[in-house]
Amino acid sequence: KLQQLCLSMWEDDILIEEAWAGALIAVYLAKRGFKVDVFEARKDPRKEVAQRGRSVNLALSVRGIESLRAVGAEGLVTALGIPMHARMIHSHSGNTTPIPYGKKGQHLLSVERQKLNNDLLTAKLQELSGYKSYLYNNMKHLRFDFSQEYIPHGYKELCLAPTKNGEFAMAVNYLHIWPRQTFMMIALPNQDKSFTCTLFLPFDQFDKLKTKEDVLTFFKAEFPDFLNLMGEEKLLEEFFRNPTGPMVSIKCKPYHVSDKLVIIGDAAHAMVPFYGQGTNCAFEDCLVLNGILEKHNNDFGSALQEYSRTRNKDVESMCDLAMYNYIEMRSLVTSPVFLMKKKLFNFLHWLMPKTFIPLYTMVSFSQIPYKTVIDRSEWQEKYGEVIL
Ligand SMILES: Cc1cnn(-c2ccc(OCc3ccccc3)c(C(=O)O)c2)c1-c1ccc(Cl)c(F)c1
Repeated sequence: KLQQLCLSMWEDDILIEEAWAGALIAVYLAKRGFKVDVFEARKDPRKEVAQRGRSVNLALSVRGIESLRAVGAEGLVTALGIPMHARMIHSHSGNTTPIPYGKKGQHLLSVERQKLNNDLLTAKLQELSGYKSYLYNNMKHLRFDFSQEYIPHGYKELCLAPTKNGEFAMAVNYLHIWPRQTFMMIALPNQDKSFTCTLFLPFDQFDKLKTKEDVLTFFKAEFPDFLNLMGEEKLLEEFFRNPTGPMVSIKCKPYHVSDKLVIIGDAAHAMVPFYGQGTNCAFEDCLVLNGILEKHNNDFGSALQEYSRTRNKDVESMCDLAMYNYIEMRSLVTSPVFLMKKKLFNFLHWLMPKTFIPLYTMVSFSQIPYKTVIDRSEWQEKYGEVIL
């Protein structure tokens, strides 16, 4: 987990091994006047030809957007991102119900990872040297806590292509959700008018979908509207071509080694994707680290110590919340329950905007530290349960 991004202060140079947050922290540190070299183990992503149908996208929310805005990179996001003003809930029978995310301006942005990453890469990329050994050698001498948990669900991405006349196959400015209790599917729009759809299903159920017949029977029963949009042939092609990926939650601490090295973003944490906060949290790591460097006047020794201590509690809270949401979604969520809960919470927020803020709103449309969101939502959830 340490191979994705680490930042080390080497003499007066800053070396960054790239990942999503790596490109962003490079911009932050260059703006602080450091000479920054960005290293990447893989080939330069900007030279890779984007494979059609493999556009992995993410839902940027306020935390990610504000972290980009703070370095003046927010413009590229608004250029690249497609606003999602509401979730669109797809019921079993194929009825769709939009539920707004909140007031005007409170929307998510569907952004294609690779485009965002390429645009963020500002420093030169060099082949990775023996840098990782420095990392492993240092980390193992620390009292370094590490834990990981794989969940029984896997995920598979399916590309829903534009229609024959080149239009989006579904309503565009929505986060499409098909909640089906023990499994669910989502779809986010892309600039090329396709949707990247992600099916979340237990591995033991994926294992049963061996033949074309199995897959068609499953989608006819569970996602008939989606099957009609996708077409049987395209669905089968995508389903058997695209890999089924695992999902893991990873926590570790501390994030730093003296004033020499710190890990941020996906190198320091991984969370299950059931809140759409992984990249938002990684980008917010950059904003938080930059603020602490400012406070400590670039003294990396004291700054990294404070960063490890303060950021870890917020990151671990978000890891826990994402796992909680996975369990909650898996257990009780069908479209009627989802609709009722979301409409009720939107009403309570309208009625008491200062005292009742839905958990999802606090996570996605505020920069309240994640731990504070959890602490505050505990009493709310009880309150909400009382009403429910
Ligand atoms: C990629 C991304 C960005 N945000 N979200 C997200 C997460 C949770 C949400 O609510 C809690 C809830 C949703 C569904 C059922 C019960 C509770 C909402 C919402 O309120 O719209 C939106 C996702 C996402 C990621 C994976 C799945 Cl499976 C999913 F459904 C949505």
